Amino acid sequence: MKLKQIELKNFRNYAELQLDFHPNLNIFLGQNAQGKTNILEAIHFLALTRSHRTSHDKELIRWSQKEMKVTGSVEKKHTTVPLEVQLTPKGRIAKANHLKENRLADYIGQLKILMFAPENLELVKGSPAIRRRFLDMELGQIHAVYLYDSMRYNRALKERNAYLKFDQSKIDKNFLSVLDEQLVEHGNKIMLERAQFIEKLEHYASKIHKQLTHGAELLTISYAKNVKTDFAKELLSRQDHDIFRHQTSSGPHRDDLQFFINDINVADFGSQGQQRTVALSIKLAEIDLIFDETGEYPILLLDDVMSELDNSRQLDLLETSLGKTQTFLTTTTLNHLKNLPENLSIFNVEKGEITQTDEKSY
Ligand SMILES: Nc1ncnc2c1ncn2[C@@H]1O[C@H](COP(=O)(O)OP(=O)(O)OP(=O)(O)O)[C@@H](O)[C@H]1O
Repeated sequence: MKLKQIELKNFRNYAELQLDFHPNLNIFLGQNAQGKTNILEAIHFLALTRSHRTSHDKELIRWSQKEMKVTGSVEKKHTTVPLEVQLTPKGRIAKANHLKENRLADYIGQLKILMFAPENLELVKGSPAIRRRFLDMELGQIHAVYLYDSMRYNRALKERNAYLKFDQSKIDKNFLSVLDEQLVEHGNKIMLERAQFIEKLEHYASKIHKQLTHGAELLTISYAKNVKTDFAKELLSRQDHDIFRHQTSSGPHRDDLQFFINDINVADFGSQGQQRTVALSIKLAEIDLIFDETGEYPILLLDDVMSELDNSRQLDLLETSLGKTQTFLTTTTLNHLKNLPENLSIFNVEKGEITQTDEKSY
């Protein structure tokens, strides 16, 4: 899968922009705060209808404007699919093949992406919410049905939590059990999907991690599932506790992931370098995992991560990705980027203006 071109209208600091991309490697080069990340964010938005760095959609609209639009053209094995996502005062509109998709789950997955940004280094050490978001984002792109289940689960959870906010004396336990049924139905599916995904992720990531560390480190990933036995029984047994605390205390919304190197918990005892290598192994593993699950390689977005990695890990990253996936990366300098291939496009970004350097003359 390749992103052939993109067009932005009133997205962040771009009033209007049209770019044609190289099928292999695209580099966005420029000083800080010029608009490099904004372009990767626009690609992320086109793929998932969401930003990777803010949940406030309004921030994406160019200041003093009311709406924005990102369109793009995705080349697949046998077809080219035009995509379009718009934010308007009435809400979000996503179109594939010029047809409006009313359900997000039908749209997401048309353009598959892998984003590796400085925030990803938090995957290992950050809060459990970051790891749950990671699971949801990645699984949602692979299996549309996962998105349905997680949306329905979240709706049921919100309803249950709203009911638990009532005064304890007004809570009807029979009604609570009805709400529990919906939670259990969708929650069990989510947990099953997550368990299968984590098992596959571990399979690929441990192989890559072994290569990156020249055989010295064995990476294992464990699913720290909040539900230990039977979800329905756990909800029932914790009913009084939940009524007292006014919130739902068990379920996949409390899940987590743990990473181990040679059986040692990386979040607690790993060095910063080890945590980075684990984050990198996981991202690289996903390239193959997504291909195995969907028959298509995702495109890779690398936001300012090259300077975070030493030369050998930069090389590992580019070697593993190039040739398989179309890659987009942002950087403030080419100095630390060693071993770049010859066929690539370089876009110079300055104050929201973009000029392209001839492929061979950088
Ligand atoms: N909604 C918006 N409307 C107009 N301009 C915006 C909007 N949001 C952000 N900007 C501008 O976009 C620029 C930041 O762009 P971006 O985050 O892409 O920087 P960058 O080039 O990736 O820099 P760095 O290397 O520091 O990450 C800033 O100048 C900011 O003022």
